[in-house]
Amino acid sequence: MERNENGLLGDDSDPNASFTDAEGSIYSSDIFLDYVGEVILSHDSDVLSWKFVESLQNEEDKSSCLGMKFVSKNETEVKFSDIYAVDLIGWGPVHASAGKFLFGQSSESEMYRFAVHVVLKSKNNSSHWIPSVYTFGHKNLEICKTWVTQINSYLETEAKRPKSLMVFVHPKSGKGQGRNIWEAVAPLFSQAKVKTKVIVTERAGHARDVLASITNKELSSFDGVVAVGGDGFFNEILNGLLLSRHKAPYPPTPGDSKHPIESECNVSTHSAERTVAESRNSNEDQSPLLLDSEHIVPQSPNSEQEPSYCFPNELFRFGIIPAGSTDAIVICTTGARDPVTSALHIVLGKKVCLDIAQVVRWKKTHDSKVEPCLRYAASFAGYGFYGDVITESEKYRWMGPKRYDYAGTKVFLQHRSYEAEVNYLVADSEKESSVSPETNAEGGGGRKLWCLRKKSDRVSCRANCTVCNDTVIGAPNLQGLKWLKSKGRFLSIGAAVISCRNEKAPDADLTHSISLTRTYTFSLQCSFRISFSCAGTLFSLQGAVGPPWILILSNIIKLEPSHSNLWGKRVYGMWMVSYL
Ligand SMILES: Nc1ncnc2c1ncn2[C@@H]1O[C@H](COP(=O)(O)OP(=O)(O)OP(=O)(O)O)[C@@H](O)[C@H]1O
Repeated sequence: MERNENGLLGDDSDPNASFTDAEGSIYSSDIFLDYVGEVILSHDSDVLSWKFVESLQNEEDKSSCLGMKFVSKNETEVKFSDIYAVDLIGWGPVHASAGKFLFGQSSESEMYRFAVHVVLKSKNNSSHWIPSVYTFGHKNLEICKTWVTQINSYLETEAKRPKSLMVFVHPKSGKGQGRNIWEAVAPLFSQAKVKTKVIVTERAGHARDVLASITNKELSSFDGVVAVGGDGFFNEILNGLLLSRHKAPYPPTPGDSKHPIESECNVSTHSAERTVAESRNSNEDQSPLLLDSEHIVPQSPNSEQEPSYCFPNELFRFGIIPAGSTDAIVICTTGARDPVTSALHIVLGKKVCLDIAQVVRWKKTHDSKVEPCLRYAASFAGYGFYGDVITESEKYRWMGPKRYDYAGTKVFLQHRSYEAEVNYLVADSEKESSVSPETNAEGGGGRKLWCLRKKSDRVSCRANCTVCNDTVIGAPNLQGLKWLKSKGRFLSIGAAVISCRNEKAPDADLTHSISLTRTYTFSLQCSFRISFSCAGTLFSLQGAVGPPWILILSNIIKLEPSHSNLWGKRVYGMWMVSYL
């Protein structure tokens, strides 16, 4: 079969024909697209495209020859990277577009069909993804099968897509919809032929315990772990995986901060395994979410039972499907608080680099044999007001997400403050505009929130922003940076690794920032907005009562100072000693 220059197909063509061009691309005539009409379907290595064919018998246009099929100038295509599944769906009706006929006589006709499942971006909000399906039909089953095989072979070359995932579902997350949310998105995974091992959690710490005890061999059979829940649940999963596997240098001890930053590079790496910490009896960790949990503390490399395991490996992914109360991590990474959007991101193998904060509660004294207690946080770590809000809000979990409003107001009215010393490294780009907190807070504008930047100077961090998309991996050059210090009484101290944007704080922009709210800095609005946005992520910090503890932002995948922020400074690292 041949086409002429205008793309016209001869009427004498074999109605069931398909042919291959010089590049191996298939073209099929007499393929029908449901609710559209006849199309010519073709593909190259990136896209599946079709052109509409309209029978001139039904057209007013007399300029073409009778019996010839006109190829419209409208062309539609879908990228293979946006196709998440293709299925043969057997014999059934295919419909003409409104007011048109198939084969010149009927508004629908029966034929074999195959469905191409694609992701479309919402017209109103491009972050919002919608699953959509194009149903194609042909009288010849073999042609349908050939197309399914051809499209599937392209999808298989998308190597970054997961094939097998471990899914943890928190049934009581947020408004208690965790299980329903998973059931709503699970068909997307089965359509995309992604195998899932689903575990519905029965208690706090369940997911963490499973991940801490699973062998590395078993873990390697999965391409990733998905949390169906809120930010706190995601952090629990992150900790379950990383605490026993991630080999990261310790942050500097409090004493090290007096020295130049080079000392940070000399710290030795460690490995870790799960043990009951010596400190358990001393009641150090009073995390309300993990009351019965065991501490997980670093151990010497020799204590590892299994061979050294490099984690995370290149392809392993953490996924999150929002079901929680705030879902700041999802909003920051996909731009939408939508379980379907998240599920589609996961099945298509989309990725975004995420920095992780390493939170270390240091040993009590330099001579102590007790190793530091580690936690990891993906979005925010807070102390003072934030910790109090999360502790208080746990008593009112039955209220659902509203508990944060109630607990936040209650804690705010208590107006507690904490004496602390915060040491931090200021990112290069901040140096020129940085003002010492000591100078600014205690000087002329005592009521001013220090570090507040002009709106015009701020670069917003939103989903797919250029800084987050930058895939440069590696630690920044910290040579020559000096620790700065701020000491005094604080209402709250927070450190953010992502912007923590959420529905209550849609303009929050806290990436790599610290925020110190002084007792005499009356910043009601800021305190509230920050704390509510990130409250679910603070479980690892509830034990900040007692011994000194240290918090450092450390890179697992990428550490990049980025984005201006409203409330604080951008920092490479920080540690804090509390005096309680
Ligand atoms: N089956 C369960 N029952 C009770 N608690 C659970 C269960 N499964 C997990 N958890 C704990 O609940 C905590 C909070 O979960 P999650 O973050 O999903 O909910 P949320 O607090 O409503 O949401 P957000 O964190 O977005 O505010 C987790 O840290 C986890 O330890």
